[in-house]
Amino acid sequence: MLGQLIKESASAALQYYSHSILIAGVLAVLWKAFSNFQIYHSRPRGVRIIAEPYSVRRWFKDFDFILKGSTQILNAYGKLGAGSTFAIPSMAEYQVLTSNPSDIEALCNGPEDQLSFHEAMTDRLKHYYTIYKFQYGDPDPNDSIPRRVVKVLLRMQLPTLRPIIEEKVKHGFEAQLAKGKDVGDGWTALSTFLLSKAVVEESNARIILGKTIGNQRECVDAALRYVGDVVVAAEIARQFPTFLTPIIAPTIMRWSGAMSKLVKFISPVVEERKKLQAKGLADMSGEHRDCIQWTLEASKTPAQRATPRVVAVLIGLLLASSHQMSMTLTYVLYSLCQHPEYIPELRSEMEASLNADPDDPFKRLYLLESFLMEVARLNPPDALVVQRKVKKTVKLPSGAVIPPNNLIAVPQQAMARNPALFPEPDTFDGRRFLPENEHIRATQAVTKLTDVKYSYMYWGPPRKPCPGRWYASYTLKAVLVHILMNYDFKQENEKARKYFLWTTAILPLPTTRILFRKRDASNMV
Ligand code: HEM
Repeated sequence: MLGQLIKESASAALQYYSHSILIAGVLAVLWKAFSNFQIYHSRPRGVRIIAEPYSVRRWFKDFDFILKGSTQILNAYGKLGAGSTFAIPSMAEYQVLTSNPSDIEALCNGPEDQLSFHEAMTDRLKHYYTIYKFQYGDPDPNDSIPRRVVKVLLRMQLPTLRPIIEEKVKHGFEAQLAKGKDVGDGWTALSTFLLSKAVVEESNARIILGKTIGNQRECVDAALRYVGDVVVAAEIARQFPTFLTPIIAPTIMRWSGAMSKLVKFISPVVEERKKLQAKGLADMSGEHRDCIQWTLEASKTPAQRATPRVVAVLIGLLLASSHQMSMTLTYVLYSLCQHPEYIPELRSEMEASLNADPDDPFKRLYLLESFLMEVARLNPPDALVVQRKVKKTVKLPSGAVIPPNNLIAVPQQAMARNPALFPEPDTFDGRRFLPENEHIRATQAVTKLTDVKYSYMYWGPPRKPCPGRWYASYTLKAVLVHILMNYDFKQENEKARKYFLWTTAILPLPTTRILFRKRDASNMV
């Protein structure tokens, strides 16, 4: 009876909507044909093209790029070799990928009006809809405000903020552990990625939003949910024609309402701080050591200080900090599980560093620094870095001519497999970046996770790299010191898949779990 009713309703709906479905199908085919023509018309010249985008068969192969983009890039790089520049058709443009040193330098140092970081990010993040109407350009054309807040003001305060970061990390970790599944013999199972996200957000929300709201459970949960919403909204919107973005992205963002909640939490605090500043209490950094305060201090013009703009900058910082940090932490935890032989030495190093300088306990963590760099080398959050949208035709030193609307980037995941840069590149070597002798470590600048160079582009272009790398490195160390000194851990299932591919992103699977067990009390800090 019920089955019959469902069948009849379905067939009635199909009849009723058949015209609309037909029209939508025809429009989709026309749009695809038009966009393929555009891609073909703007194809790069003087560069090896890996596959043509305009055959009908290729239309379906677009799904290959969505599901295996980074594998396609690794294969092409493997075939053409290090130092090559090649193009690969993606959904809406050619991606020109270069490991040629001169091309990389030209890409990293190209002007914004020719090789646009802003446009590439707009395509990727749809941030007008996902970061509370944030727009690049006016009133802060060079992104000086977030850069100053994170690179100068936050970095300067890191030693003072350390007790807060450590407290937040500890609290975040213990709260997650309490929610984990008891699997017997003292072990608790937790999703590695969800744990990493929660612990990182606990610290980020407090440091960015301050103690009034950054300590409120509802606000931290909204920040956590918001970051996930952006990833989903932007990735789904990217698969459709751009004219549908204003419908798709806001609909997904409204689903959980996390962004609106954040706006409601942050706006009154920004207003309040502005009032205090207007009363002449200019330097409140002692009382309000957080990114809300520093964003107001770095914002000078009325347009920069407008509350919605300040809120958008802060929400953007929550996004920029949380997504990549939690991915990195996940991959570090997996690497420790796969290479437990490093753990005893890492623990001894942590104890020694803590005892040698309790005020700067992360200073002498040389092995950890090298271990983190090796994890980052082999596990970048995206196959590509320094993604730039071409605005005016560009001729690269290798001779490649790239017309507007294409994307140029560095295939960092593939380049990390270059044996000339990294001997035995496929082998995990936690000591790869470790300076050999104690004297060199004590007297000379050592290789650090936060260093930037053309051969190691985890943080982006050397001239304008990620400004948050000191905070990211500091907080990751705080998390790892807490976990390593207080817990034993191992993967629940060593064969479980750890990540999945989505276009060029390499995303941890939230279903893969780690087991934790408290260490012997005499070994804990
Ligand atoms: C492991 C964690 C992180 C990774 C791997 C990472 C990576 C990057 C990369 C590659 C870029 C440069 C993009 C380009 O020029 O193509 C970038 C930019 C940026 N990052 Fe990070 N980041 C991380 C953490 C953070 C944190 C914690 C913050 C803030 C506290 C932050 C704030 C920013 C900002 C504001 C920019 C844009 C800079 C500009 O406009 O020039 N990042 N990040």
